[in-house]
Amino acid sequence: MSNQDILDRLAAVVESRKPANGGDPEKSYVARLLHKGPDAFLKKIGEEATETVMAAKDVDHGGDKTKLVYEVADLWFHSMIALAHYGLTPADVVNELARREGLSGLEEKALRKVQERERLGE
Ligand SMILES: N=c1c2ncn([C@@H]3O[C@H](COP(=O)(O)OP(=O)(O)OP(=O)(O)O)[C@@H](O)[C@H]3O)c2ncn1[C@@H]1O[C@H](COP(=O)(O)O)[C@@H](O)[C@H]1O
Repeated sequence: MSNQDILDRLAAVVESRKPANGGDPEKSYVARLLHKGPDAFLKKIGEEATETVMAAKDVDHGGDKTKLVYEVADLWFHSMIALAHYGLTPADVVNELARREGLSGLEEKALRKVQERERLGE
């Protein structure tokens, strides 16, 4: 099995853990979070984002880069639970990144400001 497909495979597992699909909170971490509802997994996303920042700052001070990989994996994983809850898939995110491909963040920001000024009739 290729690692390329892991997001899709994981998304399928997360989907199977939804209460409507018989996910058992006693046996599955994902089912437990989905059963508890948005506050539970959104809180985890906040925690993992903070831990990602802390791990990156540790790398700046000579720390282990592996820790940063672990924290980003936790962040992606918990974000996938949120995506599934809201009826979205990793493909939606990948497609959005593909849509943005080649469009500089600076150009996009400038374009957004022009559009905002037009909207306000300036
Ligand atoms: N990729 C993951 C994965 N990454 C992280 N985690 C869990 O996410 C939690 C991360 O929380 P923390 O690091 O804050 O650790 P903690 O103190 O144990 O967490 P809390 O008690 O605060 O919830 C840990 O319990 C990890 O085991 C994951 N749990 C599951 N998966 C995948 O999801 C699949 C389904 O899992 P189950 O639903 O549990 O069968 C698994 O087969 C894996 O592929």
